[in-house]
Formats: sequence, C-alpha cells, structure tokens
Amino acid sequence: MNDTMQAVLMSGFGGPDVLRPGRLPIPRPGPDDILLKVGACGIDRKDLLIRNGTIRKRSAGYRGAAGDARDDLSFPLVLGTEIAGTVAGIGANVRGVRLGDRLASLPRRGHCGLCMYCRTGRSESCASAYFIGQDVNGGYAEYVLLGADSVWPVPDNVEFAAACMAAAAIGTMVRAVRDVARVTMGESVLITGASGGLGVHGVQLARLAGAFVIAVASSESKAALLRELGADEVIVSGHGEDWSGRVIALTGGRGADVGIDIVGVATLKTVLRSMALYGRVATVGEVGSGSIDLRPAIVLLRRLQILSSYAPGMEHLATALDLLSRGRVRAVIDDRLPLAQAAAAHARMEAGDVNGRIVLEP
Ligand SMILES: NC(=O)c1ccc[n+]([C@@H]2O[C@H](COP(=O)([O-])OP(=O)(O)OC[C@H]3O[C@@H](n4cnc5c(N)ncnc54)[C@H](O)[C@@H]3O)[C@@H](O)[C@H]2O)c1
Ligand SMILES: [Zn+2]
Repeated sequence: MNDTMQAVLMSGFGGPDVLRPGRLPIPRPGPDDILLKVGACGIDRKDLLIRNGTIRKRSAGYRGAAGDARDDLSFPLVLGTEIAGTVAGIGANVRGVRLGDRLASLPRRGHCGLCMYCRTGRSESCASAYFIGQDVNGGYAEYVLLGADSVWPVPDNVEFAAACMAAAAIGTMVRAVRDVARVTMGESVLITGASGGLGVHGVQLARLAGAFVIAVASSESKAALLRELGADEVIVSGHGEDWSGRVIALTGGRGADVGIDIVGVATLKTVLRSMALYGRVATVGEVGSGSIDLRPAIVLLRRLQILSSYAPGMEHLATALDLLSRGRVRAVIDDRLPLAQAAAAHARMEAGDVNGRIVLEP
C-alpha cells in the first residue's frame, strides 16, 4: 500500500475555493479505530456550514471532558460525515469487524457506552461523542478512521453511493417521520426543503408510512421528481413566501396533521400556520443563529406540538440500510463526482441547484 492518499484539504473558512485536492499520509488505525477505504461520501449541508464558518468550533465531546473550553477547528481539515466503504485496517481493541467488510457510518463516534443516554438508546446525546469530518478528518479522502461504535454492515445489494446516505440523509428522516412525528396511515404530512438530501427521502418515508404527502419545493423541475418519489401534492414557491393557504386548501380546510420542517427560519412560521388542530411539527433543519417571531397563541389555540428531531441513531442507520436493501426507499443521487470536484459540488449546493445528494467517489 502506498503510504499517502488523495484528500480534499480545507485550508480555512471561506467559499468553495478553500477546498483543494491534495495528499495526506494514510491514517494509521489506533487501538479503537477502523481504517475504511472510502467507497462514497455524501455532501451534507453541514459540510457547507463548517466550510463557510457558521460552525467554527470543535464539538464539546471532542476531548470527552465536559466543561473544557471548545477549541477552534484546525486546518487543513478533511470534511465529510456521510461515509461508506470497505474495511482496510483494524485496531487491536476492535471486535466483530473483518478486513473487507462493507460498512456505513454515523456522523459521530466516541460514544462512551456508559452514560444515561448511551444506555437508553439515545447515544446521539452522549457528551463524549465527537464528529467525523469536523473534530477529526472525514470522508472527502481515499481513507478515513471510524469507530466500531459508529458503523453498521452494508447489505450486498446496496451500493456505497446509496449506503453513505443511510445515516444522515435517510436515517435522520426515519427518526423524524417514524419516531418523532409518529406519522400514521391516512394523515397529511407537510415537508419543507423537500428536494434536498433529507427531503427526497422524507417524502418517500412519509408515503411509506401511509400518509398524504404535501411537499414544498422551489421549482417545477424539482416538483416533477418529488411527484415521482410519492408526493401527492407539490407546492412550488419562492423562498420566504407564505404558502400556508395552499396547504389549508389542499387539506380540505383543516391544515396538515404533521409538519416536517427541514429548512428552519425561512419556513417554520409558515409551517405552524399550515397545521391542523393538534398538529405535530418536527424541526429537523437549521443550526444557524437566526430566529423567528412567534405568537404563543398560535401554538396554544391550535393545540400544536413542536418537536425536535436531532440526528440519526444506530437503529436509524440500520433501518435505512434495510429499507434500501428491500427497495422500499430509493437513494436519490443527484451526481457522482471525483474528490477533485468537491469545491464545484459545494458551489452547486449553495446555488440550490441539487435534487437529492451529491456523492463523492474517491
Ligand atoms: N436534525 C438532524 O439530525 C440533521 C441531520 C442532517 C442535516 N440536518 C439539517 O437539515 C437541513 C437540510 O439538510 P440537507 O442536507 O437536506 O440540505 P440540502 O441542501 O440538501 O437541502 C436543503 C433544501 O432546503 C431548501 N432551502 C434552503 N434554503 C431555503 C429557504 N430559505 N427557503 C426554502 N427552502 C430552502 C433547498 O432548496 C434544498 O431543497 C440542514 O439545515 C441540515 O443542517 C439536520
Ligand atoms: Zn455516552
């Protein structure tokens, strides 16, 4: 094995041009590491937020010590949290993984396994977990280090370009649709940001749950794809418009039973206005600092529940891979690009010109 690898190096915060192809030593697995040869790495919106400086700090879990001052990210950094590939090296403490195994990863690792959250199936809230492609180098590279606590086997009939999305783009929506909003047969479900990486899978999952699906998208070409994926109705709207009247009309004057808001500041208020009495709203998007003004009466008088759907867990990753394998959900791949095209892919996502996920294939 040659001892260097191709990687996309982020030289600092800025526009897409801070991402440049370069070379790094192939990382050596420590005792708790799995060395993965990357088959595919999806580009998550979070990668853009790290690159443009919206997210500037390491996560609190990085050193495992709660209360430590959080350090600034250091450069060069390799982005990439949505990873699938083949095991190429195994640390001495890792059990249950063999060379050549095909694996997909959660966006984080380092779960302690002992805290209240780890022991109750909520390890996404473990204080010692840290992020791949933020705190440590990620998947925009030929090789990446993962943890045994962050991986799940990929079924033989699922290609890496689909498997890499199983955690963030699909698993997050499994949690939002099934566990948080608890969508049931016959309900109406409104989904914003529907043509993005999370949304295209959320539409399919809500339909799979038996719902009547109303998707919001920004162009007619995106609407056509959403209909093909199972959306019953698509509202085509410019960013910032109030389309709640359309939702009310499409639901016979009642409003939607469930709202899955994948955008955030730009849409949450309109989602709340679109809800039926007793509506449940799951917020998925927006880690920026913007805010909305909210009249508490709208929540009270409509008897609304506003819920958070934070991050996929291992069970969501496993379920997503199973759904892909059984053909119940289709991974929507906008484009497959070599590592050298990472900056161009970021530019396209900034322009909003993407249906589903762009996937890098080293
Ligand atoms: N809750 C979680 O665990 C979790 C996990 C992954 C991603 N996310 C977040 O979910 C969001 C979506 O992620 P993604 O990877 O699908 O992103 P994406 O870029 O693939 O898709 C975002 C979609 O939102 C639309 N959009 C963007 N700005 C808009 C605006 N102002 N008004 C209306 N529509 C707008 C875009 O056109 C696009 O269709 C991001 O905020 C991301 O950080 C959350
Ligand atoms: Zn823990």
